Amino acid sequence: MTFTVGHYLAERLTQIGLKHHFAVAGDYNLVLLDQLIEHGGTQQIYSCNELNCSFSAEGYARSNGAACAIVTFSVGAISAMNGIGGAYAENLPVILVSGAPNTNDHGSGHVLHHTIGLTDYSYQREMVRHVTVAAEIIVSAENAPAQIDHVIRTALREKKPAYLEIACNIAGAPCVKPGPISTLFSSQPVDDTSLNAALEASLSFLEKREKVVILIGNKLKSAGALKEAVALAERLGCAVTVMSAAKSLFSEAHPQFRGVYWGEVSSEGTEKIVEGADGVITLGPVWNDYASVGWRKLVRGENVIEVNPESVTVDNQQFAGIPLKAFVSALAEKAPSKPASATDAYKPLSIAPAAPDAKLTNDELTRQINGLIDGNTTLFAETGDSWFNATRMNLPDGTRVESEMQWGHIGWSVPSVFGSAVAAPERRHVLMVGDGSFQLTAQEVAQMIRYEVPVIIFLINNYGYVIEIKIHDGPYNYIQNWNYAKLMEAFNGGTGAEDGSLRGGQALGLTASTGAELKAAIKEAQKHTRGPTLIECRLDRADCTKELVEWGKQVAKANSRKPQA
Ligand SMILES: C/C(NCc1cnc(C)nc1N)=C(/S)[C@H](O)COP(=O)(O)OP(=O)(O)O
Ligand SMILES: [Mg+2]
Repeated sequence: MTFTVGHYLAERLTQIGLKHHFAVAGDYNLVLLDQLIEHGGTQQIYSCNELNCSFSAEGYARSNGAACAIVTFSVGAISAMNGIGGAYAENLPVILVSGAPNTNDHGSGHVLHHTIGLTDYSYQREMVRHVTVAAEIIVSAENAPAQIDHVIRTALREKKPAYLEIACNIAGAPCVKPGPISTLFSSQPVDDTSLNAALEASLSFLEKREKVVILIGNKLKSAGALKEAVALAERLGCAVTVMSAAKSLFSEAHPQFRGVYWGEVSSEGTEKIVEGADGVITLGPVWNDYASVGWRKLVRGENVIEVNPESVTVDNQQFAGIPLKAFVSALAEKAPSKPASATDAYKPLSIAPAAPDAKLTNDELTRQINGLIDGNTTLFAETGDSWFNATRMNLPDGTRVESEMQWGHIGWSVPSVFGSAVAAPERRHVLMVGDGSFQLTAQEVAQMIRYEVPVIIFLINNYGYVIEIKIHDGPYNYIQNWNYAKLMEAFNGGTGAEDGSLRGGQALGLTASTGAELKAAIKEAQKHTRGPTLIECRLDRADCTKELVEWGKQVAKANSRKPQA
């Protein structure tokens, strides 16, 4: 077999630990797709469209560490850019690969199909540059290895997406084989002088503090420092809280865990713990308008040691060139060792079971899902009241929660949970998604059927965009209702095999309008393993968390700030 440019890419993807890649066929990428199939190192998984393809890759990266999506030029890649923007916002190394025009067309004055009708095809790379950390156009086999290595190396180092465009007549061109993978793993250098200065400043900060609290943000995960955060917490013996986007990054079974901090909509008691501390160490925080409840609840300033992916800020001084992981492990060694002194209590969620035949409520729904999840569950929470329901749950040790609180693209969760389940089939995947969000990417349930991925989908039907209704209501927040459970029959068409037989799994579609119906549906879902189960949970539109109502008010205020004079 001649080793080709496509084989080089396939070999590198396999070497960095991918077992799958996601793809949508198009005439600019068919030869490239053949090369990956021929190489065989990663299984080719197909998506219904390129938006879902990029989100499935994003979900794969959440569980596997990195991912790859392969699409066709322009009509495919521009759709995929939305999911790549999400991967950028959520710090996930996804490699977007686009098939591209034949090299003989460049500069030929040819107008090509799928393009915007101009003879300059470079617009795609210009667009994607804004949502990637590296972007290369491959038009020769000689340069391909260095370009592919540069794109993968940068994505892995920065934990951000990157882009490769491969001309359709180059994908199958003969190419050298890659060397050892070690050249692709370049870690961030540590500036020792800056690290020691930051440690000194932090130790003197801690000496002057009575009551220290740790607040964890979601960039702790992309910094790969979860264990180091536990070591620091146990050294300091202090209370540990998490931001909502970091839910599950610190075990809630740990004796020092003290809830989710989210301003007024924190876990009960947690707001007082964080705001009552005289010193807070924030690890990988993301302070956006939603996380700060409309720019009002930011934990920053003179009583804070803010530890970001490459810098530490303490006592009004910023120390650069320090990877978060290096700082946290060094501070865990040098900080004064105190026995666990976290006393203040926070009040974990407790919801009394509803009467079995009473109309299903959001509380009863949350209580039963909380009862379903265990240490082997990855729970996806879509943008919507699902954020608040997941945030208030009590997580068993080992449960993982995935949300997309920075990008917040509704519908992200359906393809993303599929991608995560492909990456980690040994974990139980559970999805909470609202009716509005589901309508954007519903067709990806068909891939869960095709690949027999047993996701349990709680389709929370509150008949509209309730988050938006709470922020600012209008006719635009009301949507056509679907018969969501019945929709599963439409997807159960079977996978046309070469011999004409219909293979693949089956989706189960169930509805629940009372607690008893929900309980029975969950039991059935747990037994159904040959594909997804969608349980349409019917709620009153007015039935949402009190946290959403409070938060929505504050976000609406922030959105309506008058222009500065
Ligand atoms: C329309 C929109 N956001 C605006 C929006 C619009 N388009 C995209 C791609 N992403 C977005 N976040 C949002 S959060 C809806 O309330 C979601 O509705 P649903 O899934 O039904 O959840 P809730 O009812 O719990 O709010
Ligand atoms: Mg809704």
